[in-house]
Parts: sequence; structure tokens; C-alpha cells
Amino acid sequence: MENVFDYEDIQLIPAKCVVNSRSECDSTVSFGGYTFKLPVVPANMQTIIDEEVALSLAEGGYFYVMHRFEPEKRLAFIKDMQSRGLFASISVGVKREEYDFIQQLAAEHLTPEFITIDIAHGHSNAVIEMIQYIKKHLPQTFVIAGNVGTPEAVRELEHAGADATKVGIGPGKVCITKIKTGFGTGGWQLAALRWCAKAASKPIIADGGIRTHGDIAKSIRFGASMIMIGSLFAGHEESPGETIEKDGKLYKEYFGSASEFQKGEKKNVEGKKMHVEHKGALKDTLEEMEQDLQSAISYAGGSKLEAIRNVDYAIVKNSIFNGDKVY
Ligand SMILES: NC(=O)C1=CN([C@@H]2O[C@H](COP(=O)(O)OP(=O)(O)OC[C@H]3O[C@@H](n4cnc5c(N)ncnc54)[C@H](OP(=O)(O)O)[C@@H]3O)[C@@H](O)[C@H]2O)C=CC1
Ligand SMILES: Nc1nc2c(ncn2[C@@H]2O[C@H](COP(=O)(O)O)[C@@H](O)[C@H]2O)c(=O)[nH]1
Repeated sequence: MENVFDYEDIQLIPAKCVVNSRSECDSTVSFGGYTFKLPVVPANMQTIIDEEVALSLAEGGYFYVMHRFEPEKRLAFIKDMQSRGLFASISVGVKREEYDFIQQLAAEHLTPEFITIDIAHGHSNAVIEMIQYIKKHLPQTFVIAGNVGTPEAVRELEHAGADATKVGIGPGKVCITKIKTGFGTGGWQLAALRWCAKAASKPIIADGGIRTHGDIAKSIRFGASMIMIGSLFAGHEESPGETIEKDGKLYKEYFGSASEFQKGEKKNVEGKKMHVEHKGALKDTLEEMEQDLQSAISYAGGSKLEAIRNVDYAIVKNSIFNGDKVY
């Protein structure tokens, strides 16, 4: 791979401003037949989202993806969201019981608007078969498949019927895949995104490695339609992770979906737990993200998100760990 870089190695180059105020810039995005306030979605992880957070995001005009780690709650969740006139967006895995679940949804004529197939190594027959199964039984559902890190994988999943693919293997803040297996896009996630986006004919979700709000604009520049974020969304009042107090300061737990804390056992562990500083209300972070993105659009010389896609950029340095500690 040539031209390998990550978020911290890139600066976008400003173009002449065409607005008189940043408030004129429109950060909304069309995705899966809906328009959302931001091209950003909190990660489908158990310390990031629960039913309450999902509800407030959908009501507020934001995209969300519910996690898949309490499978018994999914049916009621879909019914509840749809009875409120909101979209239902859930996650599934690829094990046998997930096929039964899809069949049950079809039998009950319950069609979630979005289903995300959430697997560590998404370039696999298991995911291809699940895409095909969902498309056969729930043809109206918008299927997001992942995670992948190569153009071949994007093409294969799209060809199988995925409506969007999710790119990012190992760049996450609580990820240890890169250390335990030696594989992934950790340290070069932004370049991997660009590589995958060039092959994509459908939307791409950039997943993992976002450390600053500026990284959202950089993801857009390199081909993302939507950006999935975990660590920046951990630590809010509403975040489901446990709150702890240390030396008079409040923290919230954030653990990986492949960590022993999620799995309840030490088998194939590829995630860790950390504590992030308490950050206040989620809505304040979303508002700040919107303002920062509006500002980014103005620096891109436009008034809509698309303006960011065409800006020039400079590669400023190289680093392999994206600012993270190894453990
Ligand atoms: N984005 C990322 O970088 C990563 C994300 N994760 C997250 O962790 C959670 C758990 O993921 P995952 O372990 O895939 O889910 P599951 O534990 O549900 O595993 C899904 C299925 O895929 C099999 N499987 C998992 N990894 C591999 C592999 N490398 N090669 C072949 N088969 C495999 C599993 O079997 P078996 O367990 O027997 O192998 C199981 O049958 C997900 O939420 C995922 O998003 C995890 C790691 C990386
Ligand atoms: N390798 C692992 N990746 C994981 C795990 N749990 C979640 N994830 C991925 O991380 C992103 C969030 O990244 P962040 O940098 O924004 O914090 C999430 O969406 C998953 O794709 C895990 O246990 N191991």
C-alpha cells in the first residue's frame, strides 16, 4: 500500500468562503432514504447506546444503530419505535439464531428500516449469506454490512446486496485486534477508507478511530457518507456505561464489544475496557459537532456537506497508533 496515512497525518486545505455566517452551512445528510441532522452515528455498542438513547436520537433527527447484545429485546424495540412513527435500526450477528430472528420478523410483518450486520471480519461467506437472507425475507430493509477494510470486500458485500458497507478493522479506541492479531486498518484507517471508497458504488460508513470533531470532516473528504463513533460518545450522562468516581472526578466505563466484559468470558478477546471522563449531556456534544462541521463546510468553500469532498489536503506526518496507547 502506498500513500498510507491516518486522521492525524492530514490537514484539509481551505478554499474561499462563500457564506457570511457558519450558521448558513448545512450539515444534514441523506442516508438510506432519510435525512439526518449529522453524518454521524454513535457506535452500536452496549456502553454507547441503549433504548433511551436510540429514542432520543431518532426523535432529534439523528441516525442511530441499536446494538445486538440483548437479542431478546429487539422485537419489542422495533415495535416500540415504529408505533411512535420513528425508524427502527437494529444490529444482528450471523449465528443460527439470527436467521430464526429474521424469519420471525418476516412472519410478523415487522420490517426494520435499517439492519446492520455487525461482525469483526465482515469479508466472509457468513456475512454474504446473511445479507442475502435479509434481502430475501425483508427486501425493504436497508442493510449495512461490515466490518471490512479492503475494496474487494466492499465490492463483494455490495454485490451480495448490501446497501452500505462499514469500513474499519481495528482502529477503535478500545480495540486490541491490531495488537492481538497483527491485522487491520489501525494506524491507516483514513487511507483504508479512501481505498475502499474508490471501489464503492454505495454509501460507506467509516467506523472507528475518530478522536476529534475535525476527523468527521476528514472522513467525508475521503469518501464516507456516515461516520460511526464510539469513544467520543462514551461518557455522557445518558451513556449506558457505569459511572464511577475517582479522586473526586466522575468517569464512565467504555468497553469493546469483543472484550471479556461484553462476552462474559476470556475467549477470543479483541477488546478492552477504559474509563472516559464524564462529559455532560449528549445533546451538547451533538450541537458542538454540528457547529464544528458547519465551520468545516465553510472552510471547504461551500454551504453543503458535499463541499468537503472536493477540498485539497496535505499530508503532514506519519504515526501508527493514532494517538492511542498500545494497551
Ligand atoms: N471493528 C472491529 O475492528 C472489530 C469489532 N469487533 C466487534 O466485536 C463484536 C463481536 O464480533 P465477532 O467476534 O465477529 O462476533 P461474534 O462473536 O458474534 O462472531 C460472529 C461469528 O463469526 C465467527 N468469527 C468471528 N471472528 C471470526 C474470524 N476472525 N474468522 C472466522 N470466523 C470468525 C464467530 O465464530 P468463533 O467465535 O467461533 O470464531 C461467530 O460464529 C462485534 O460487535 C464486532 O463489531 C470485534 C473485533 C474487531
Ligand atoms: N477490535 C475491536 N473493535 C471494536 C470492539 N468493540 C467495538 N469496536 C469497534 O470500535 C468502533 C468504535 O471506535 P472508536 O474509536 O470511535 O471508539 C466500533 O464502532 C466498532 O467498530 C472490540 O471489542 N474490538
